[in-house]
Amino acid sequence: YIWPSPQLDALESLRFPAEFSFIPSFLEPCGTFSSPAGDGDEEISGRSNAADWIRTAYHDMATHNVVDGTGGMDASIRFAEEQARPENAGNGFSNTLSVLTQVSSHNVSVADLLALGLVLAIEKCGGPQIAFRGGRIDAEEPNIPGVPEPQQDLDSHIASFARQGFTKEEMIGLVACGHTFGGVQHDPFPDIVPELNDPHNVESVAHFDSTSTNFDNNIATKYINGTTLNPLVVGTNATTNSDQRIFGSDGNVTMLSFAKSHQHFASTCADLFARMIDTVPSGVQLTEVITPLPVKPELQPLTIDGDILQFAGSIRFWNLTENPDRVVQIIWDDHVGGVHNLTLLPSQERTPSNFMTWYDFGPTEDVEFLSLDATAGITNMQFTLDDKLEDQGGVGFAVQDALVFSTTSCRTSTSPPAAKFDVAVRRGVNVTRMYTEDEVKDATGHGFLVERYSFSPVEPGAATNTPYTFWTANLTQNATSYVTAEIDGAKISVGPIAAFLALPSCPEL
Ligand code: HEM
Repeated sequence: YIWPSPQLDALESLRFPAEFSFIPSFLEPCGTFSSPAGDGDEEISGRSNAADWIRTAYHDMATHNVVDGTGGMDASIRFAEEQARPENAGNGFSNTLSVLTQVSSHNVSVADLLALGLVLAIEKCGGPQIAFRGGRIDAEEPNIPGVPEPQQDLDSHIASFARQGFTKEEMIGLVACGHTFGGVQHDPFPDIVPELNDPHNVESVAHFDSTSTNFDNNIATKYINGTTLNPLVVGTNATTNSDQRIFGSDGNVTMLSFAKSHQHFASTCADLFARMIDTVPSGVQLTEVITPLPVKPELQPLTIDGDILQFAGSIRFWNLTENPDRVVQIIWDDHVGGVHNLTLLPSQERTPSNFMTWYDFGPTEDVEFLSLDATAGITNMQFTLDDKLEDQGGVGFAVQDALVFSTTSCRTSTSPPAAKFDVAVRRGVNVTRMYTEDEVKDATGHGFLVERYSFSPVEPGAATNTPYTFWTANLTQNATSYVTAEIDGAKISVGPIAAFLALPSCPEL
């Protein structure tokens, strides 16, 4: 995709997280279990976030009906009514949601995060790469029930997966791919698993295989060679041995192929998981597969200070081979035909990691931003790495300077928080309305924007030759907000607004 795109940029950053990012920190190491209830020691619970996240994605998807297009990955599992159903026994769903909804926003749905949770759990824990798209839409109400349960017979499982859009062979695959993680807990399934009285497994989880926090084909090899301890295969209660009935339903052909080749198992799972998370209600349009941008600007909002536009940020490069002599340059165009360039410096703040390297703006280490002439402004950027041009296939990296923050914004009160917030509009740009939009979440973690404060134009006074005119608003609530302006029917948003406390206090009148 072409940068900038608020939604795709947000998805890309979550999909290809830097080291120590929020989501991966819950998978490091893969046996990590973070119980929000704080019940018991994480190390010895017998459970893992990875397993909870994978199961949650499946249970969200499993309500899909291919015939009428209802249900699927739409985060309807976040409703208490769905979690209370017998088909959704256990607290794995609320655990998963309490972590992943922390990074939901108006750009990234909870449903996208449930899909991404599965993708990152599989990839970070020994599994194959999975194609990830965004654009799922959070359901507004629970779906009708439809998740398979272990006591149901084989025919109803085949029918259930057919309703979800999967053949019998694909059902075998999907169950085996999912059940390479985790196991069955005593608490929600006392008839399948007894109390284990194991101080190293205090939640009494009978694991599907001996490597329950890692992706591998043990689920198949142990099943085929008859040494499996999978409680849904060799459980004492035959009625709930659903994996046994499912795995054997094609005469073990599929499971044998998985046991023979880890590679075949991994690539089959990658395909099936991708199809599973792309199973969405009809009408939902998913994005393209998110791939890492080779060059990704991470810009601060442009800020005007008198005649100067402060331009700051970093450029993230993907998969650069190490080369201390490399020269990275930014080239930018302005509104009056000027072309400028500057050498960027390797970031002082971020060490290269996970294929990522950052270069920062700023002519010297103690200058944090580039000073642009406000009249000339900026329209477009390109970058060069030694002799290689990076210009997104010729379109460049567009920068909007129609709407910019202002250094005249200031804090009028710390407690309660209040600020005079100024936004400058480039002369010639016809703004019809300007307001803030707060990033908020409902009680289920679904994120959206709410319009809050209106801006009004500041009387221009005598200065009609200045490149920008000003709009101002009095904000009285600290929140993550964007400034949005309607310009000739289109909308431009800038932000987010820095916390009030970071603004300088207003000069006494
Ligand atoms: C007929 C189909 C299925 C049945 C009857 C079934 C049944 C179960 C049961 C009873 C548990 C124990 C849950 C707990 O104690 O918390 C479980 C766990 C799990 N299932 Fe399934 N499952 C099925 C299909 C799938 C599929 C298709 C996936 C993923 C693609 C999946 C992924 C998981 C995972 C990862 C766990 C471990 C959860 C944890 O340890 O926290 N299951 N399954």
